[in-house]
Amino acid sequence: MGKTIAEKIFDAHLVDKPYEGVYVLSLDMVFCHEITTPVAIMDLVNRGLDRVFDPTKIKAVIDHVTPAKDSKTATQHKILREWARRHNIKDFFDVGRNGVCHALFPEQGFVRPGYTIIMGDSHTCTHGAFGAFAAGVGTTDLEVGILKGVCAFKYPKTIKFVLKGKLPEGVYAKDVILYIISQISVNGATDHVMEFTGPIVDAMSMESRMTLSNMAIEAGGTSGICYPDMTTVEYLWKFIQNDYPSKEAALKDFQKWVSDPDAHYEKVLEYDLSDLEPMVTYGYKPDLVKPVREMEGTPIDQVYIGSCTNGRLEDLRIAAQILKGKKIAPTVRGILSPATPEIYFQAMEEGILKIFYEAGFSITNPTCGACLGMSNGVLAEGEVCAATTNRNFYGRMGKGGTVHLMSPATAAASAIAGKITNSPLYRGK
Ligand SMILES: CC(C)[C@H](C(=O)O)[C@@H](O)C(=O)O
Ligand code: SF4
Repeated sequence: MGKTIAEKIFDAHLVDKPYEGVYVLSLDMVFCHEITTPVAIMDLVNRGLDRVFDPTKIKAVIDHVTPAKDSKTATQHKILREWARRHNIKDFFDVGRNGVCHALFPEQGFVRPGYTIIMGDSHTCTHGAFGAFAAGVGTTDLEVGILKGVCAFKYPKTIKFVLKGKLPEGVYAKDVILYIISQISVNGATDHVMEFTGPIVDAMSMESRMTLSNMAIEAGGTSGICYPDMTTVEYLWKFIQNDYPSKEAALKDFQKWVSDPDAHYEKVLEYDLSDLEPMVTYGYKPDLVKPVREMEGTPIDQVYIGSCTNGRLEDLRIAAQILKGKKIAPTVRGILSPATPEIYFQAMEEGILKIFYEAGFSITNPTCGACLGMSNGVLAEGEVCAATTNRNFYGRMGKGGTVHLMSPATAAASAIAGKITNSPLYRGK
């Protein structure tokens, strides 16, 4: 019988099978940020185990609250910074060079097809967009990963999502993943790998695939995996051009990491998305999703464009197309957090930041910030935010605040209208 991509990655990284169904895998990358890694570092230090398995396979960034907003966050930064220095972790992205981990690390070329990656962050599933097995882990697994470069996983069960048809204009990866989560629920993929395939995924950019994979965890998925193809090769080419004689050769190699046609799946779910509409969440769980059309007119106080879900250049370009020459409603605060410095500078070069600024947006440095209600745009009690992020839990962006998740196009259009509305780029059925 054939194998799924996740099974192939597991087989290729197997170090030990201590119990039935449990695989200890070697890790290609351990990613770190300043919220969860300092806890692991301090524990390792206290246990006399202050070592790292391989400093070239550890990448670290300060991204959640940056620059530090108080003594507590400054201390978290300090612990991570000093650890990176003492272990010679060269790829440490400090204040001024930092961006949101799940946007920054792929942009730096640290994610490759067939890789195993862990991080103490639930949206690590994002990196599956490259055909990698990437999973968020807790402190203990992170410590073992840092020390020994291995991690134990259950053998992966996979649900295959076949996305057929062609997305209508003005409908994006974010609408697709919100729709999928609404269909399968927040537990629909618990303990499963979500494999995204079909013509809709084939047609997506790497940025859109990252948006898709990013929200796998919101359906309980361990990882959200897309097959590597020429789009993956093109994205990575500047990092791999010395390793392969041609793009075709790279593609041939990457396609080791594609599922076999006769692989076993727990479930295969097919969706024809040719008529999909822009989607938005209501309530406080990411599976509570409706077409924007049914939520038109919902009042908002703030619009947030950013995060590891939708803070990439593609997202900023789409929003800028809608905001160009317009002003956001006077009752709304607009906040843009480009996800990385590279995105920030490219957006500046292209005149995108000027468009946002002239429309009335406040532009922050690259950071998670408002996404998890820690800085740079926290909501007040009772306020409502239209956001391109991935979580709409009650109080997520500030105590007593409500979040509606949507695409950057819907967020930009809603900023202008001062209430939830469909974007002019979507022309209906
Ligand atoms: C801070 C971190 C542990 C957390 C996560 O794991 O997801 C954060 O990134 C989030 O999105 O809430
Ligand atoms: S942008 Fe938001 S969801 Fe993504 S890692 Fe940061 S806090 Fe978590």
